Amino acid sequence: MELVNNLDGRLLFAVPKKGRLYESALSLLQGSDIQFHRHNRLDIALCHNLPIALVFLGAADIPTFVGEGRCDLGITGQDQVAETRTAVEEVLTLGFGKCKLQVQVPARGPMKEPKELIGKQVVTSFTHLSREYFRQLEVEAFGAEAVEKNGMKTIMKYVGGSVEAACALGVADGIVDLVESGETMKAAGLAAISTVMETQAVLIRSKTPRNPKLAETIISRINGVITAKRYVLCTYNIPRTLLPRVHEITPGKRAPTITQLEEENWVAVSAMVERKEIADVMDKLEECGAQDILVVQISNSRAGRPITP
Ligand SMILES: Nc1ncnc2c1ncn2[C@@H]1O[C@H](COP(=O)(O)OP(=O)(O)OP(=O)(O)O)[C@@H](O)[C@H]1O
Ligand SMILES: O=P(O)(O)OC[C@H]1O[C@H](OP(=O)(O)OP(=O)(O)O)[C@H](O)[C@@H]1O
Ligand SMILES: [Mg+2]
Repeated sequence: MELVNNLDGRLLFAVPKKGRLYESALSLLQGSDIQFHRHNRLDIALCHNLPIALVFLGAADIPTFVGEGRCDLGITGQDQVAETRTAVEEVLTLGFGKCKLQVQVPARGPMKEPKELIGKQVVTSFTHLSREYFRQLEVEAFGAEAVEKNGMKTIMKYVGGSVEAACALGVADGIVDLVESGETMKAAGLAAISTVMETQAVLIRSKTPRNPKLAETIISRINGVITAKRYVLCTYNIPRTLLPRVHEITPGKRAPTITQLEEENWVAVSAMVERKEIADVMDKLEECGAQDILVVQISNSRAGRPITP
């Protein structure tokens, strides 16, 4: 009760309370210096150093809370935003929680294409997205008019979790569920036959945030943290004459920084490079004649405000 009275004027930030997005979401908050203490079992935590309250909710409920303006910012999956069909702004993709929403059928069964599930029973936690997907298949098979007139033939059934068990239990002919490594699908004897959508975690904002300036600051901080995770700083020395060749290898985010060395005709280059490409970039730089190639971790970053002419 006391906590709820303390929410006045605070920016409300919805964060997954458990599950696949929880750890990475907390690490983003930590990187953004959003300090809080979550009391045992309480789903609201006040920040010590900012006028923010964190609201811990199920990932599936976060788009609704933000869409209705009850929370100002939220972290959830793009799949949940699409499923909820609520009006929120997806302000930043966060680079974690990457997976695919896929149509799956028994691996040993005869079905090879999703249209073979038309008229059958499909179990999913994503009934809206699945219905839209199968409606499209039915329109392709029977024409829009027939689907409009007779209604859909494919039956969607909602379950909240452990969707993969549905086929084995005889509740479903096929399912629509998330796949990352494919381990769960394989263990359940299922195979994917098509992809409904690809998804990752996103930062969402209400269309009417209580404190737009603070919301903007938090978005900028989170953007800085994810950019720092995504990039490393690569520095090396190279004869000035070779600059045009290496420019293509390390164009940087905006442009590389070139510094004249004390040694004549030599320059030092530093440029941001996507972490996942760095080994390949170093090979290419070495081949071109770059020397003393160093890779430096970026612990935080800020892109800066757009320059208005
Ligand atoms: N295996 C996965 N790999 C990557 N991201 C995933 C995976 N499963 C789910 N996600 C992402 O995380 C979001 C929340 O799913 P999650 O399973 O964590 O929620 P939950 O079902 O409410 O929690 P729990 O599974 O603990 O009951 C999904 O909407 C999706 O965006
Ligand atoms: O391809 P994989 O790497 O195996 O991941 C996919 C599984 O992860 C999620 O389930 P979760 O573990 O959250 O359990 P749940 O079904 O109870 O939500 C999802 O619903 C799949 O079942
Ligand atoms: Mg889950």
